[in-house]
Amino acid sequence: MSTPSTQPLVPAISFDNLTLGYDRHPAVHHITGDVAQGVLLAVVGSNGAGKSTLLKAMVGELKPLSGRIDLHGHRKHDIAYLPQVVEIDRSFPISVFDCVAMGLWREIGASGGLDRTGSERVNEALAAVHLSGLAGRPVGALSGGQFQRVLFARLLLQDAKVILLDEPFRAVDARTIADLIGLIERWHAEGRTVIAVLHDIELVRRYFPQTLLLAREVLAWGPTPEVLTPVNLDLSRRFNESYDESAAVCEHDEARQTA
Ligand SMILES: Nc1ncnc2c1ncn2[C@@H]1O[C@H](COP(=O)(O)OP(=O)(O)OP(=O)(O)O)[C@@H](O)[C@H]1O
Repeated sequence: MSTPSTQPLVPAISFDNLTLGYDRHPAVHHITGDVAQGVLLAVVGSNGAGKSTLLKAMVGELKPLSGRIDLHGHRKHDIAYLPQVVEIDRSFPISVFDCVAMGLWREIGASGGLDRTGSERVNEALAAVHLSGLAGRPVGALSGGQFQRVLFARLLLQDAKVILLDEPFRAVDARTIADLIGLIERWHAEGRTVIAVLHDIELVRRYFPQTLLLAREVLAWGPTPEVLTPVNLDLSRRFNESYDESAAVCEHDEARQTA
């Protein structure tokens, strides 16, 4: 196992011997390391490797079984989180415009309406994702790719320091991926910390300088070319195939020590 091989300048998020799981069953073990501020980090691993679990823990949806996460002073609203699109309920009768405007929620609050500047910013965000023509359409009547653009437009307005994206390119076409990658690069250039769960290894190699390879534990973490080696990718596949789903907390570690 390797740890981050570049010296992080300032940590945005740190993991200290972090173990996460559900109903006391571990899903991810003993993660230690720093996510540097401003990094563009891909989280990669097979199905069930614990990628979504790690993101959920970073936004406080899941409490650690042991160890801790240090957000280094980032508050809840400093972290924007885009869950997997399958987890988002689209039956709610809301227009594309209003859905994107929710990105300004923190600024306008529960009582305030949207003033002219706010409306202009929503329109600019819609233009940035090439959806200006669909502002009045209900979100339930969008294609998967169009809806993902809406979610990115909302993120644009959230103005978060840390952006967590869980499989943002699932079931979207190449053109949409290219547009959304453009937004991610813009966030990176603005110094935001972006962490994305991805399955497309070639896309990771091309656009993400840093990678965290997970297989229930950290297999490798550092510069993408050093992490996504054939040996590490093979290890990732094999580790998941041999994993015991019913292991209790730390039985896994005991098994490894006696092996
Ligand atoms: N709500 C839950 N309750 C119980 N177990 C869960 C829950 N969510 C995830 N798990 C388990 O935790 C482990 C890690 O799941 P997770 O969703 O983090 O994996 P992943 O790497 O994101 O996978 P995928 O690529 O398939 O999305 C899996 O064994 C999964 O079955």
